[in-house]
Amino acid sequence: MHCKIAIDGPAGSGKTTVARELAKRLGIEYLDTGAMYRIVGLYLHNCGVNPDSTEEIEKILNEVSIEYKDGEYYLNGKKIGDEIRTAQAGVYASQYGASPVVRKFLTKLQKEICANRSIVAEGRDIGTVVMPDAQVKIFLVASPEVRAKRRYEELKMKGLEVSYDELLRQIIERDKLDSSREIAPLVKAEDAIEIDSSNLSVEEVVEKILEIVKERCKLTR
Ligand SMILES: Nc1ncnc2c1ncn2[C@@H]1O[C@H](COP(=O)(O)OP(=O)(O)OP(=O)(O)O)[C@@H](O)[C@H]1O
Ligand SMILES: Nc1ccn([C@@H]2O[C@H](COP(=O)(O)O)[C@@H](O)[C@H]2O)c(=O)n1
Repeated sequence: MHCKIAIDGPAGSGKTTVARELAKRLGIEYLDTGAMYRIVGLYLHNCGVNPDSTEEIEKILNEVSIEYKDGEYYLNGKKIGDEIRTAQAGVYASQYGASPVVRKFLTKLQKEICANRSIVAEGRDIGTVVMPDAQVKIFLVASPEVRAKRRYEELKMKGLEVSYDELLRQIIERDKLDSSREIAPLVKAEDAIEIDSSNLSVEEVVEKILEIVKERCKLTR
């Protein structure tokens, strides 16, 4: 039986870090759905598409192909790099991620990637929309201040000029956009287990989830 693990939560709560480590230790696939929204959000923004125009978005997405191969993403055959990892790309992802057309396009692709395999998928609507049948659903949270500080440290390490206050404002803005949108809002799935990582190390979060996985997926690793 395949083991399906869904990790949802707000920006900067540690989903990507934890999901990657879990997938590595369990020897299963990993999917960062946020990267897909960042790719589409940045592309639509660069095409000058109005986030509220279904028609304009549909027209562009009809000509777009997104592939996911060996942990890498390709847009129209071109490999995606760190250009999607900026704070601004996260804002575009949120803006266009509220479009029903964008969500339909990406959810279909995400379901195809997650089908017929054990996988750890992370995002905002994995446990509610993409993999509602996941055996393990984690809702990973942390205080906005802790998340902003983590993001600040991360971007500084990458040599980017960033302001903590601006990052905190963007995180609060993204939280609001993600949890208040009509379609597939960021909400804790009824059967999800909430973990607050504000005062936990990455290792402590991973260990907590591994215990749940071993119980529910009967995996030995
Ligand atoms: N428990 C933790 N303790 C300390 N730092 C952490 C913890 N979890 C994650 N981090 C760090 O916080 C930063 C953000 O983590 P990560 O990118 O995994 O969050 P995320 O939830 O995937 O964010 P987003 O939704 O914006 O992609 C990274 O630099 C990561 O190393
Ligand atoms: N399943 C998802 C994943 C992401 N989003 C939107 O993309 C933004 C960026 O996601 P990160 O995890 O890379 O920060 C996020 O703020 C959401 O607006 C989504 O809607 N659904």
